[in-house]
Amino acid sequence: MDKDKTKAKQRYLKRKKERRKLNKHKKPQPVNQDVESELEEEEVEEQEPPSKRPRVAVEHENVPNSPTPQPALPSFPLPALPNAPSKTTLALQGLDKALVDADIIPPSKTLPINDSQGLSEKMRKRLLDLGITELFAVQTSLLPFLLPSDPLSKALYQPYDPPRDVCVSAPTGSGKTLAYAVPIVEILSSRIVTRLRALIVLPTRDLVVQVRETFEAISKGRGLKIGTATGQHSFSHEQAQLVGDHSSSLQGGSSKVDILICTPGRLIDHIKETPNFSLQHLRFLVVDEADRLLAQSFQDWLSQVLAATRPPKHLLKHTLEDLASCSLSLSSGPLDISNSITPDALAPAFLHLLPYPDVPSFISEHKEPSCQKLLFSATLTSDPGKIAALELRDPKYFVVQGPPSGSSDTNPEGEKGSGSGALLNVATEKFTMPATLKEHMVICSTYDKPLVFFHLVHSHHILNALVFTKSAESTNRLVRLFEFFQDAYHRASSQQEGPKIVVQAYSSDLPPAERKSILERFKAREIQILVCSDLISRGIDISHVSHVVSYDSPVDMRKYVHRVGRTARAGREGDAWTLVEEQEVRIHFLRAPVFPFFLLQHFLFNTLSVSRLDISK
Ligand SMILES: Nc1ncnc2c1ncn2[C@@H]1O[C@H](COP(=O)(O)OP(=O)(O)OP(=O)(O)O)[C@@H](O)[C@H]1O
Repeated sequence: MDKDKTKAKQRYLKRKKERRKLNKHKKPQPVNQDVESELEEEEVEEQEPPSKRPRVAVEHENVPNSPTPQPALPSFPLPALPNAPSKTTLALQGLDKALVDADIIPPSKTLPINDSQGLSEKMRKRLLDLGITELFAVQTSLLPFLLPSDPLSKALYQPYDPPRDVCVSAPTGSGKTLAYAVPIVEILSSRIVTRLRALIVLPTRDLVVQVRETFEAISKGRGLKIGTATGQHSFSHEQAQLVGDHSSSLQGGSSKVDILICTPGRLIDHIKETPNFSLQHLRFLVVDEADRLLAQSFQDWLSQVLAATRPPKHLLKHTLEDLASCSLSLSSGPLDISNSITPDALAPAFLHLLPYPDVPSFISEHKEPSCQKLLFSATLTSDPGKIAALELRDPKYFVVQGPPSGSSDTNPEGEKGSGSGALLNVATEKFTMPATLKEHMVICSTYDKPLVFFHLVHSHHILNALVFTKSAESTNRLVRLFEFFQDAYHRASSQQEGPKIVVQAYSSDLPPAERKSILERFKAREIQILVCSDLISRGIDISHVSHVVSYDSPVDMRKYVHRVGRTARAGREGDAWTLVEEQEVRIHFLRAPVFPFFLLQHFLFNTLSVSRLDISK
């Protein structure tokens, strides 16, 4: 045994020597740690004589013929990674908490006017007179929130418990205007003195006119005064319409209107330059088409408006010494009252501006402005950065979301449309289309496009239509081409083809008065096809529009949603046609994700009608 041991040792030493020799001639190489440890292990194995092996192994070796097999050692479960979070969870990460807690409202939810809580008898009657017999989905949720039964929540000033702000995302034509107009009229009707208490900001003049009509219709007989500021009239004319007293310096402001509907540009002009124009009494600040207005940085309008609703930061604190000096001056002569103000002219949050001392108190009496911000859009942004700019106060979200047409109420991950699936749609900016809208896409060559359009108008009886082009210039060109084809068509056809279709261009190139008259003629159905730029792609509500044609495909999905939303409003049927040039499809498929890739995706995912038209054959 000893002999064997010595031999093994000798063999081992010999091999070690040889290896050392070899290593000397080898270039030093970066040693892979695994290889190194392998060698070490080998060496250890060789160095260790059999007698020094672990006892357990020896014991096993000693019982090779054991009749009972050794029980396997208990094994621990292998470490495993937790399941990857779902797409929904990932998409919802980083979203505003308020958005995650949104109220999801199915579009089919309606409520008869007579069953709706919180509406006054006067309002109920007025709505019924206007032919409104039931509340639409967005209204069923928003009215109870803005008009709770608690009378304190309807107060014009709530300095100690200010109301929560509201964000609403609901499809086009779903009745968002009434959803804010009704509560505003209901709450402001309790006012005694006229002050500017509701401000509605809209992106275009046409929308200002439309929203004013809605307010006038529902506030009839309530004594509320409604004004507009859009720059359509001279600045001094607007000033005279809005403010009663221009000469005195009134810290509480002066207003001839209770509700002001305006565009942001003119609003900023009045904030800066109209004496006694004040936003301190605002109870409501509505930003309609919010995503569009938030994208508009005109004169940094939003921060200026928000600043005007708050008391100035550099507080003019009056002390008891001031009061003492005041009484001293009173004893020594007449008090200067040129700057004195009527106390009730100041909103509670601004009362510290009065030249009276702050009386020390044990109770914290911090007063907040009572302005409640209401944001609306069919394509509301979920970008927390943009929303942060609004400085919302504990916002409450309402999202009107339904399942995509022709599918069950599930998203691609199998989640229900009324819940996280609906939120996923908001987070990924997949917008809900009106359920009554039929969408079609036609792919054609660039050269054929005018003829394809002419063909569509005749083959699908496209009348009472809005046709969108990419620019004011293209509107004029398309109208001329259409008239040219129509003349040729009528000359060529042997029989009488009926009256010609009246086509008219409508764009920002036209003076406001002409635009107004064109819209009125279209509303009166004297014009059958209105070819327009994106100027009226948002918000415009013309009930008889049965077709929308995107002659030039829109530049993004938001534009598409608003364009097609000019039809299929308030539960009516409507058709939307989009012409896409072959080259656009080809280029954009290759260079995804560029628009109209998203549009194609939208059509393909929702299995909407896509056809290719080659009228040259
Ligand atoms: N409860 C209702 N019953 C009947 N019609 C209604 C009701 N609410 C609103 N409408 C009508 O529906 C149409 C669309 O409303 P509105 O213009 O407010 O839509 P919207 O949601 O603001 O659309 P957009 O996003 O395109 O601006 C209007 O003609 C309006 O009078």
